[in-house]
Amino acid sequence: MQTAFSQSPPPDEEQIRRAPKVLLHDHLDGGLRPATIVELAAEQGYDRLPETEPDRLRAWFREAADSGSLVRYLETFAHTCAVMQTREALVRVAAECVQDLAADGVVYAEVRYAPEQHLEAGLTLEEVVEAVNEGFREGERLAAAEGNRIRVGALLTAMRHAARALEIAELANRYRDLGVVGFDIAGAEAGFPPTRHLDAFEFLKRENNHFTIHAGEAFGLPSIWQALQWCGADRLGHGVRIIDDIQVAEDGSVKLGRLAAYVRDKRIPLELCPTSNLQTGAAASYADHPIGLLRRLGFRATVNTDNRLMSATSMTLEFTHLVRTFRYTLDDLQWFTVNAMKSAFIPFDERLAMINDVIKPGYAALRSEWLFSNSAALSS
Ligand SMILES: O=c1[nH]cnc2c1ncn2[C@@H]1O[C@H](CO)[C@@H](O)[C@H]1O
Ligand SMILES: [Zn+2]
Repeated sequence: MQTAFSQSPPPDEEQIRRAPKVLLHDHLDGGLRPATIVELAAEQGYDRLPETEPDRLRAWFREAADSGSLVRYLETFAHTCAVMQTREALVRVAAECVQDLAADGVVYAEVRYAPEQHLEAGLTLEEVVEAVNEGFREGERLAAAEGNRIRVGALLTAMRHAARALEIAELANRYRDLGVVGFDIAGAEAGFPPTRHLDAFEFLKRENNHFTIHAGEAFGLPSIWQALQWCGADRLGHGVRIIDDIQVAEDGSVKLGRLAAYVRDKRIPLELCPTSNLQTGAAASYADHPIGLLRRLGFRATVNTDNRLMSATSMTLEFTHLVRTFRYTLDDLQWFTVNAMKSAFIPFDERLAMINDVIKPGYAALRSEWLFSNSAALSS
């Protein structure tokens, strides 16, 4: 892309935190602050939390999610959803989410949640969406006041085991340009192919709306193929198992199958979530994670958190793991970030302005820092 002779050393965690980052795949109910869960549970009389001390609760989520199985990973969401049933709780959780992302250096995020999971105390679907939107706007204001500018759009998720996808798609369409930028389906993948919800996807296509589909995480190529060729997904949530359609020979030569070639040729964005994949068993280690190969082959790869609480992660940590594992430079991190911004569901002119006026200048400033450091003075 650029600077083949860049002297810029690999960025450290503190520089990565300051780098502008874009996040396309983050679940609202997977990113609560442990202390907030404890407080909300006490206020609401929810007495089934496995731990009531915030640090112990934080550790419980990470360990419970570390099971090697997506189904077991998803069981932990019962506790976060349980305390996200009132308007006040949703506003608070959404505002804190935005503040936490902004403090981590995220400048644009699409945060998803399933409105149908927040109806237990009597809220309507519309009230859920409006509460979360209010929280997102409040979070943007508070973050800006702290000097961290961020824009956040909501993605409405339908649960793939349920039967409300069309209703949620209609909801996403009604709140389009009112804080909601797209639609998604999530939940256990095996046994629940995306084609079960074809009516929802066809509706959104007729409305010229955008959607992503969790596919190729716990299940392989047939799920990705259906998401793209039957449902027409704009992006793939995870999509990491596209690796099953890529053969690397002993001499290093690479052969793409028809589906992998289609994904690369059509620039289909992959919302990769490395740490989450280690927990659910989709990859054995960061070094073994397909992101290394997918980046080298020029797929439209993006880096994401999935669930900051369950995966004990942040955008800074995801990037830090990748820098340590693959020796990525600021150029690589900028490449992932520009990929993500290009793949966002907001209008083209706004994406372009974010890339040219926020992301590139931010990385350029970081790249130049070495010039003013001691190591530059010593080596000259
Ligand atoms: O990685 C994932 N794969 C599939 N489903 C997920 C993942 N992370 C979270 N959810 C599911 O999405 C719901 C709405 O946010 C969560 O409640 C959880 O059940
Ligand atoms: Zn997810």
